[in-house]
Amino acid sequence: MPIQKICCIGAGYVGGPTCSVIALKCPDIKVTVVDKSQERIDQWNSEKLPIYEPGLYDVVKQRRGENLFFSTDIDNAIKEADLIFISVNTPTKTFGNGKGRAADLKYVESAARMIAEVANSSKIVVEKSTVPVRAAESISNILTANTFNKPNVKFQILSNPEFLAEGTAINDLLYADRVLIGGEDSAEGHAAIEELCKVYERWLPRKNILTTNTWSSELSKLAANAFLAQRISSINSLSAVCETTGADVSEVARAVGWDSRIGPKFLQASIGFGGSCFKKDILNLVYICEGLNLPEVAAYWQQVIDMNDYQKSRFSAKVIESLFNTVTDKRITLLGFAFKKDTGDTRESPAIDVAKTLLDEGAKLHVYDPKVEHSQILEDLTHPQVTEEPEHVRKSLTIHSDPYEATAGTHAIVLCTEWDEFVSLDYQRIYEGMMKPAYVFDGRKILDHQKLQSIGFIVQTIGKRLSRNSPNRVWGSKAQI
Ligand SMILES: NC(=O)C1=CN([C@@H]2O[C@H](COP(=O)(O)OP(=O)(O)OC[C@H]3O[C@@H](n4cnc5c(N)ncnc54)[C@H](O)[C@@H]3O)[C@@H](O)[C@H]2O)C=CC1
Ligand SMILES: O=C(O)[C@H]1O[C@H](OP(=O)(O)OP(=O)(O)OC[C@H]2O[C@@H](n3ccc(=O)[nH]c3=O)[C@H](O)[C@@H]2O)[C@H](O)[C@@H](O)[C@@H]1O
Repeated sequence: MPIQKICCIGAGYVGGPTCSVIALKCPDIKVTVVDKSQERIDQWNSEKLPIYEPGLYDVVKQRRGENLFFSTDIDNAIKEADLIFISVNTPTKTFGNGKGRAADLKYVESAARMIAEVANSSKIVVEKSTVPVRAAESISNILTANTFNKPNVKFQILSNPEFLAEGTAINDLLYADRVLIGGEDSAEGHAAIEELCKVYERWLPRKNILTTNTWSSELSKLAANAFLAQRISSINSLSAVCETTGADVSEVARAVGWDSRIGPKFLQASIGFGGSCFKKDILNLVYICEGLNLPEVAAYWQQVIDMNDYQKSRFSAKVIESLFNTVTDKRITLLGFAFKKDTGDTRESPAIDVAKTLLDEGAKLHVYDPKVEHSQILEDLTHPQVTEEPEHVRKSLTIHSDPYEATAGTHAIVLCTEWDEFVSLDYQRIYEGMMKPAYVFDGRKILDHQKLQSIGFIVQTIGKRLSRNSPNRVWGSKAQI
């Protein structure tokens, strides 16, 4: 029988948008997204969704209350579903064996245990969360070991990793260039794969759906994120070479990416990649390789993270060096705090690292981001992993709702997120209100540097030495970019 009811455990950045699009495209399927957090569910049921994602509210509004439901009644949603997505978070472990590297599967395990406890009919259980290779085996073991007294209840476990990126999630889901489904190589496994294929085929061509064995699917997700992050680390490594040789990293990226074997995407040099997944998934891959006694492979992927850390600290160091090697009591403005544009998400945002370094150096930090909640910025910067002195941070930090207020009287602007609105700000007005010399550090390479220089700014950016800086510039000895 075709899938009639879907339950999704985890109403986060993946579960919410994915199931909203399924509900949109499959109006005859009842889709219930459940979460243990009442607050999150209340937000999904309100006008202000818990996540900012362009186009998401329109989709939710169309289907909510029709065939799309958000609820904390997890048991009931599991009971009635034919197919259950597990879309819970899989963060890096913070203690115990594998601390700081392995994926913490406690939420996946608890979801599997809930399913086993309440299911009274057979289900297709789909790993949507990003998990280590062979996690499906653990899920299967938990499910079968805990349903030995329910002989009629059978489970098929599929791996269906998600490839959406934040900020473009709705488009990524509506026009996915590939959907990956892994399953058991058996008649039952193939039948389960087919059922899930039929859901996606409601709006995607069959040729975009790739089916594999379970372990290939699980590993492919980690590999895809590792490859994407590797490209960013590769171009960022070259940005350092550009800054000292006169090459321009954008021109290099264009020339390299012009080769159709390489391609142009994901070659934008930056202050480093952020987001909840790249670092976590590569650490997970590194941990798996170490566990398999493959230290060379582990070291290879670890280098992608090391290069990213280097890029973030290199950028912060340049800011400080350029400002006469001291930012103590200087007003510095961070434009952008989200890990990329078009999202309010700050998880692993490179802006946090930059802010931390500047605060540690005694700067008076002013922050403006168009979408990140003020409380989130404060939480991130007073987190015990970021500072041992939250009081100092509170005193040194001002969060603004207006970019012109944020930049008034500041010594330097440090652009951390590539929000479109930063390109069209009135920089003449900003310059007039700033301390002189007025600095702009463009960590995303999005501004019109020539124009800024002609206004009078001293401009520095990633991967390019700007030759025509203001005549009254004073460079730090090693900071010439
Ligand atoms: N954020 C992203 O853009 C992408 C994330 N992923 C992967 O998808 C998974 C989910 O990521 P996000 O949606 O970002 O996480 P998230 O943290 O936004 O959402 C996870 C949700 O699961 C809920 N939850 C945890 N355990 C639960 C349980 N036992 N019962 C009910 N609810 C429970 C949490 O309360 C939370 O609301 C992760 O494995 C991540 O690696 C994959 C592709 C993209
Ligand atoms: O597993 C996941 O969570 C997701 O991770 C990434 O998506 P996301 O982290 O949302 O955003 P990206 O667009 O990949 O950007 C990640 C980081 O890299 C940076 N980046 C991206 C591209 C680039 O050329 N340069 C660059 O510095 C971004 O600014 C951002 O900080 C992947 O793109 C998704 O396919 C994947 O599903």
